[in-house]
Amino acid sequence: MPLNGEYEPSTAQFVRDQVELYESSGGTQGTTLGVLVTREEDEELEDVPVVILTTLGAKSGKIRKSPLIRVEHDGSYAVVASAGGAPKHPVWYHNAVADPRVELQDGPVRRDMLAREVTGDEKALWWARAVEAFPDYAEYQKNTDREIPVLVLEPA
Ligand SMILES: C[C@H](OP(=O)(O)OC[C@@H](O)[C@@H](O)[C@@H](O)Cn1c2nc(=O)[nH]c(=O)c-2cc2ccc(O)cc21)C(=O)N[C@@H](CCC(=O)N[C@@H](CCC(=O)O)C(=O)O)C(=O)O
Repeated sequence: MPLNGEYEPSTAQFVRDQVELYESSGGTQGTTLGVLVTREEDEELEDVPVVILTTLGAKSGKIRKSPLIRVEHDGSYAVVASAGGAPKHPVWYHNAVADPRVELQDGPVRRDMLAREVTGDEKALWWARAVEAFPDYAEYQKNTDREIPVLVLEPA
């Protein structure tokens, strides 16, 4: 059941813009993040696939949308609350923990999903998949004492 409520765009302009382009193009544009990626000492510009996570604001009840790196395996996804290695968890993480009913748009397909935080071996498995998709996650974790949480999203 899609989430309903009033959409409140992110306070970050680049995030608002990416969500706007992704959605207005039906998931055909704005679906990547151009980054310099280092793999086995090779550094090259990659267009890393991005998904849009929709959560319910834990306080406002408003609809919140966050572009995140696409980490998918067998129809399940992981979203990594890296926030660039910032000392605090991103707010969308708290929203998804408070209410696990989320939506995920992957390209043109939007699905209702349920989010759950993973730990231990399951987290290690998804963390490896995430770092494969976006090696910077490993750097972020090295540069912060905060343990970066991983949520797995499964079809509702
Ligand atoms: C800036 C802040 O955003 P945030 O939820 O902390 O998320 C920060 C970032 O993680 C978020 O911008 C991501 O989209 C950044 N980001 C990634 N962030 C990641 O953490 N991981 C990624 O893999 C990732 C990839 C990515 C790719 C492309 C791109 O453009 C951005 C990407 C924000 O929007 N704050 C709102 C509040 C949002 C909110 O949900 N408020 C709650 C209240 C929260 C509370 O106060 O408890 C509510 O409405 O109830 C505000 O300041 O008004």
